Amino acid sequence: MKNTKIIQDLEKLGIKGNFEVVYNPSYEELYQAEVSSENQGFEKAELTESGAVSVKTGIFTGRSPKDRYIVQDDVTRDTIFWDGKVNLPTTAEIFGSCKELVLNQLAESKKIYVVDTFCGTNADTRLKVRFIVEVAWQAHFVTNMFIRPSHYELENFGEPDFTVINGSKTTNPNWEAQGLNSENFIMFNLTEKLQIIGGTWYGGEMKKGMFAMMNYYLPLKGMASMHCSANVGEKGDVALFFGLSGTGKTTLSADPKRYLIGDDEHGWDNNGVFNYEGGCYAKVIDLSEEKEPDIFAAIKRDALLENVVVNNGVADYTDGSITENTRVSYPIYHINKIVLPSKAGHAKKIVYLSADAFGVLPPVSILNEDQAQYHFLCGYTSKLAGTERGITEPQPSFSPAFGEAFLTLHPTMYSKTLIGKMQEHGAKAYLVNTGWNGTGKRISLKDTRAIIDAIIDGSIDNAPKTQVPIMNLEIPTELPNVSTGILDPRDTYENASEWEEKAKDLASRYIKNFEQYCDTEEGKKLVASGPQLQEQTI
Ligand SMILES: Nc1ncnc2c1ncn2[C@@H]1O[C@H](COP(=O)(O)OP(=O)(O)O)[C@@H](O)[C@H]1O
Ligand SMILES: C=C(OP(=O)(O)O)C(=O)O
Ligand SMILES: [Mn+2]
Repeated sequence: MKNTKIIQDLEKLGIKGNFEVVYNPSYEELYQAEVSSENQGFEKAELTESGAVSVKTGIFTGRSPKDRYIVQDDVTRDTIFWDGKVNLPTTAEIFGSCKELVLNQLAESKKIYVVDTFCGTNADTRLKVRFIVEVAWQAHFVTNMFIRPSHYELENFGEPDFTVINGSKTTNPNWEAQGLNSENFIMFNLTEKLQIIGGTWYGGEMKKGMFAMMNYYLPLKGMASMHCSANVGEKGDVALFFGLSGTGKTTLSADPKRYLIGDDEHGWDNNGVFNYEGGCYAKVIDLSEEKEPDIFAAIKRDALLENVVVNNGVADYTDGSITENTRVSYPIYHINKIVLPSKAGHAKKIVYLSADAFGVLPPVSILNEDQAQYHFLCGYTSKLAGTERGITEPQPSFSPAFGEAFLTLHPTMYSKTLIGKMQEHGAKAYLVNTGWNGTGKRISLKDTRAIIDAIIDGSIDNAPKTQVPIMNLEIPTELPNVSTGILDPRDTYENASEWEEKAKDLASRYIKNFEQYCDTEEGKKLVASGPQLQEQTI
């Protein structure tokens, strides 16, 4: 696209100034800009030994849910799920005043990066997203994470469906009078098809911001929109891995035996499962070549490390002194085994990943249809340190659809669309605990990988099974290559009564949490498939 057209577009948005416009820079241009000696403060990037560039994201090293707002107007009033927690309402006026701040910030820049991308693999459902940023590494981040249009597609890009204007260097001085949470803001206006950002430099707001928009548009068209990773085997068998941050979506979907579709955000339409993104965003805390060879190898030229401690050009993945949420983003083709375009057929295996900090959930449970719905609506897990501001140790939480923070519609919209697809295609669901057990340690990655293998090759379905009381879950008692004595969580405690006590506590949390879905007959019916405090008589 011609720069004159881009400048006109910026003017239409209200961004006018003496800046140079850089349109869809190449990786080489991004690199030169990132390491330029003119950079100040958090703009600065550093080359590391692997070839990847490393940056610090500033005060924010994770998302900031309390500063995230959606304009409540005629478009959103009756569609957005105004739960008072995830989707905080704001007015068009307040949005307008924050937008003004962002526009003024960018007008002062020397350089503005405009990056046109796609969110969504399929032409009929993707959003054409335009990012307008002034920090080179932010342009790099979105280039890594979103789908990079071909030259032809860029020539014919046309009008964006959504625009993200990132004014991370500015903050809002009027926040108190406006009744906002702080001087920082992440705001969406669906009428203007605009996201604006101030105060936080963290790239996750742009990535998960557009995910939240896909979570709005796709279910309204009857498609499943999912916070999950996805991969596909030689035979075309697709598996999905749902889970909150840190539960293992990225790690477990990078499986040398299978082809990666994507590590975090997917849709499921009449043709199958498709990725929203063009890259991966992996945690690198304690990363080792031995345990996670694919991710380790993906950290090379064009990858972007965040908040990792670097000593003399060498990244130290063991150092969490900046944050536990150290990250790397890279284009998806840094993983060797991928499918491109990032899509495949219908999913047959659905895995719910839960990192249980209580040590109660079995490492794997086989769910029936009702349980598949029940546990999807519950989304029980622990929030792990780092990805969200203020979370410093594992905190039990119920996150519907394993992605509450990104749901723009009522949770049942996501369960209905997903369960509908699962029934249509005979997909089976499993609940996998990637967290703790009675030993006080996290279940090993090696055991979890062997469990996933057994789910995918079907051996779990033929394994001997038993029923875990209270949690009301069916488990296998033996699986190939899985350590003995871990499959029944009661066996990992010195005294099974310790487990029982914790299980009762967790069960009562499940029961209490589920009350919100009991105002419909459909919801009430599911209660019997969840944890039980009384012995079941049937
Ligand atoms: N049993 C396990 N299963 C999965 N991940 C584990 C396990 N034990 C430890 N981990 C670690 O937990 C983290 C999972 O993070 P990640 O895969 O990035 O999660 P997500 O993509 O769901 O946010 C990784 O750092 C991984 O090494
Ligand atoms: C980037 C994020 O995703 P995840 O931790 O699930 O990879 C996030 O939640 O901000
Ligand atoms: Mn991930």
